[in-house]
Amino acid sequence: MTLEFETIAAISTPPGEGAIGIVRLSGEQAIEIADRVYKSGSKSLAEQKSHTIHYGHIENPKTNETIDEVMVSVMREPKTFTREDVVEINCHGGITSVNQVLQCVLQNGARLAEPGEFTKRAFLNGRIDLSQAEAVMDLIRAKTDRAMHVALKQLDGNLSHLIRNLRMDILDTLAQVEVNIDYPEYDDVEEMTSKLLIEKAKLVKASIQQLLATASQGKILREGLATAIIGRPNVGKSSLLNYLLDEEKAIVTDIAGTTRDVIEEYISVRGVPLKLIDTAGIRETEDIIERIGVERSRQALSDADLVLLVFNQSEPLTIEDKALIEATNQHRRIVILNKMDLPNKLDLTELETVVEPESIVKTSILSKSGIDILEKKIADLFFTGQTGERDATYVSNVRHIALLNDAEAALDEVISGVEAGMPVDLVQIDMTRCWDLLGEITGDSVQDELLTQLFSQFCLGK
Ligand SMILES: Nc1nc2c(c(=O)[nH]1)N(C=O)[C@@H](CNc1ccc(C(=O)N[C@@H](CCC(=O)O)C(=O)O)cc1)CN2
Ligand SMILES: Nc1nc2c(ncn2[C@@H]2O[C@H](COP(=O)(O)OP(=O)(O)OP(=O)(O)O)[C@@H](O)[C@H]2O)c(=O)[nH]1
Ligand SMILES: [K+]
Ligand SMILES: [Mg+2]
Repeated sequence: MTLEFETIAAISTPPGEGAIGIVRLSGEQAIEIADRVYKSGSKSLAEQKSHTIHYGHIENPKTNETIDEVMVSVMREPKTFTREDVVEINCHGGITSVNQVLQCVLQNGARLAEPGEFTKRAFLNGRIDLSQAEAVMDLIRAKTDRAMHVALKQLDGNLSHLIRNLRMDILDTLAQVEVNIDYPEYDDVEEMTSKLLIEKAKLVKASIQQLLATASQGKILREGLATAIIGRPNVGKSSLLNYLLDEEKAIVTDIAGTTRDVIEEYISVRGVPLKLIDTAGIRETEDIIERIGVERSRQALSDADLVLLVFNQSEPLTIEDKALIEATNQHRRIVILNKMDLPNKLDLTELETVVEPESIVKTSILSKSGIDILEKKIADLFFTGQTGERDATYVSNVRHIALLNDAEAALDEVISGVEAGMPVDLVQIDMTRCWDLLGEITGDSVQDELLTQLFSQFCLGK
């Protein structure tokens, strides 16, 4: 059984030139509305079987003008993306045809969908829960294979499943508490019940902590480890970016001050998603443009999760190099001694007194050496302290992380309440709050405003 909604329509493919563009309709009248504008030599869409696709034309019924030659899919509820009747009109790509077809269905009874409204219906009609709906958005925005994999797992429902189990556990306990209170069999029922609550609170807390421990990894999987390539001019920063990217993205010349602006690229290094940031060589300069570039480099440095600090080992360490060591002391960093193909002039022993010796990697981008060791160092940094299991459940969504933190705090209240000898019915309130907070992750307990806000972050047509 689906809820009653108006029929909505939107363009579900990205704007711009492409072979095909899709106008999607969903709702009770989707097929009827599509039939008003669809013309073919044979049957109407209403007469076609579900989950079939048909050739024909879209015509404006008022002017009888043909708008496009199309293929139209008919999918009847409930086995559809929204669990409502869905029609997809496959038009010629480009902006004009798709737009005109959309206008035509809007003039014939459909309403323009809001951003995320198709996915919202899938949620409201019970096909997916909230964390799965959020995964749909993550999937669209995923910038790396791993981020996509995490989103797909969440779409599969593995986070939902975990949260549901925790909620069921809590509910069981709450029910037992009720029974104990209503039908005390023993004299020490208050004590027993308190014990039950504190034990369950500790168990659930451990599970929540385990999930939260994946959060920083999850954020990185989602957004990429912000990795700034820092160094004074001409040490080979842009050469390194290009090499890792396997593309001549940044301009490389032997002129100091070549890179003026920050360049960001997403890459995967041994499965670790990086947002790699090439920056302008940092130095004092009179050139206005270069100075702005240097400012941006400093900003990129302060935002970085990881710094690749590059030196030219064919020159002695300069004052500027030392200043950069100082500036990156608080960062997670890898120190790269580049240009190993040239004679060594940099005093390694001196360097090792000011940076962690194990963070040093020797490379020559010119002769393509040492970069595998650099890649391994990056991967090791990321995977330390965790299994790196591809199928682990990660929490990466800030909303989920905040709710898990609140749920953990509620459990702490349960634990300290019991320990302080508070009456069971008061402790029970905190346990119930934890249950509610977890339910907000899956959308089992969630307010309308939040839904509107969440789904409005989606793209149009999704
Ligand atoms: N043409 C087209 N391609 C698309 C989508 C779409 O909406 N249209 N999708 C949009 O994101 C994605 C596919 N996601 C989908 C997810 C669920 C169902 C669906 O019909 N689910 C039903 C029935 C499943 C079944 O037949 O077993 C269900 O779960 O009940 C369809 C698409 C990507 N490709
Ligand atoms: N010999 C040698 N030259 C290199 C190596 N890596 C880069 N270079 C050269 O060093 C020069 C500067 O390289 P870039 O990549 O532009 O240096 P950068 O650090 O981005 O410089 P700015 O953008 O000006 O700050 C170029 O001529 C590169 O070809 C290397 O490993 N060995
Ligand atoms: K340069
Ligand atoms: Mg450069």
